[in-house]
Amino acid sequence: MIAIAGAGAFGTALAIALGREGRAVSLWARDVGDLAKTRRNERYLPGVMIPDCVTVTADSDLFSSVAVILLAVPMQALAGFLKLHGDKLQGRSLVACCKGIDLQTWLGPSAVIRAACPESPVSVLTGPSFAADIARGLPTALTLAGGDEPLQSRLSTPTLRLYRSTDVIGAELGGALKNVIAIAAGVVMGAGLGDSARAALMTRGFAEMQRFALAKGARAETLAGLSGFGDLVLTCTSNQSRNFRLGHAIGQGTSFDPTVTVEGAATARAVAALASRDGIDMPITRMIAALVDGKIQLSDAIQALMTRPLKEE
Ligand SMILES: NC(=O)C1=CN([C@@H]2O[C@H](COP(=O)(O)OP(=O)(O)OC[C@H]3O[C@@H](n4cnc5c(N)ncnc54)[C@H](O)[C@@H]3O)[C@@H](O)[C@H]2O)C=CC1
Ligand SMILES: O=C(CO)COP(=O)(O)O
Repeated sequence: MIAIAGAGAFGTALAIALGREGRAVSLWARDVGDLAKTRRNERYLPGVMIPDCVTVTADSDLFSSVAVILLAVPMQALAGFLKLHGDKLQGRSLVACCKGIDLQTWLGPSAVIRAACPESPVSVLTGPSFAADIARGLPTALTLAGGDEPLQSRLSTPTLRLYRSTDVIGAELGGALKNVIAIAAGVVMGAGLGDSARAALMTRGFAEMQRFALAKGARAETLAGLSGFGDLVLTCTSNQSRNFRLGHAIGQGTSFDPTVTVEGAATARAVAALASRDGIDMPITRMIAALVDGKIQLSDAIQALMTRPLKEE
C-alpha cells in the first residue's frame, strides 16, 4: 500500500496516476471535506475524477500501516507536518515530493525528513510535471533520487516514467532553484521584455543554479537532467506554472492570489541568504528575493542586472 500525504494538486494527481493502474493507494488530507464522496478535488485539480480504488482519509493512523509514503505537502509546511505525524512515519520509506528550501533551517526536503525520521529511507521525486498533465495521463518523466529499483517500479506507470539517480542533493536543488528562475522568466514576459530576454535569463539562471548546486555537492549532470534543466524549461515557458504566473503578475504590476502555493518565493529568500553567507554569486536570485518582498522596483532590478561588470560566459 502506498500512502500520499497532502491532497493538493500534486498529491491528488499522483494518487490518480497510481490508482488508475490499480495500485493500492490511500490519499491523506488534513481535511477530507467532500473529497471521498464526490471523488473530485475541484479546488486544486478541477475536472478529474479520483479512481474508486483510491482511499481518501484524514486518519493519520494510516501512516503506521503502509510501506511507502509520498510527502506532497508544500515545502514550508513539511517540518510542521512531520512534527505532528513523524512518529507514525518513522521506519517507512519516505518520498519527498516538494520543491524548495525550508526557511527556518535552510534545509532541503530530504534533510528535513531525515531530521524528523532518522530511521526511514528517504528519496526525492522531482522533475518536470504539471499535476494536471499527470492526472490526465499525459506522458511524463521524473527523477527518483535516492530510491531503489523496487521503489522506482512501484511508482512508475505506463505514462509516468521514473529515472533513478543517486544524487539526492542535485535533484532536490534543481527542483528548488528552477522555481526562482521561473518567477524571473514570468517577470520578463509580464514586463514585455521579449523572448530573447527570457532565453538569456533562463541560460544565466541555469548557470546560477549550477554554481549554487555544485557548491553544495551536487553533480553537474544531475542539473543538466530532468530535475534541473528539464524542470527549468517547463516552468519558464508555461503559463501553467504558478511560479511563472507570480512573476508575470509582478512584471505586469498586477496582484496575485497569496493563497496559491508558489515555492520559488521562499526559496529565493533562503537561497539569497545562503549564497550571501557562502559567497556564491547569485544575482538573479538576489533580485527575485528583493522583488517578491517589494524591496526593489522592477526597473531598478533590470538596470542592476544589465549593468553588472562585463565578463566571460
Ligand atoms: N502542482 C504541481 O504541478 C506540482 C507540484 N509539485 C510540488 O508539490 C508540492 C505541493 O504542491 P501542490 O500539491 O501543487 O500544492 P497545492 O497548493 O495544490 O496543495 C497543497 C496541499 O497541502 C496541504 N497542506 C498544506 N499545509 C499542510 C500541512 N501542514 N499538513 C497537511 N497538509 C497540508 C493543503 O491543504 C493542500 O491540500 C510543492 O512543493 C510543489 O512544488 C511538484 C511537481 C508538480
Ligand atoms: O514544479 C512544477 C512542475 O514541474 C510545478 O510548477 P509550479 O509550482 O510553478 O506550478
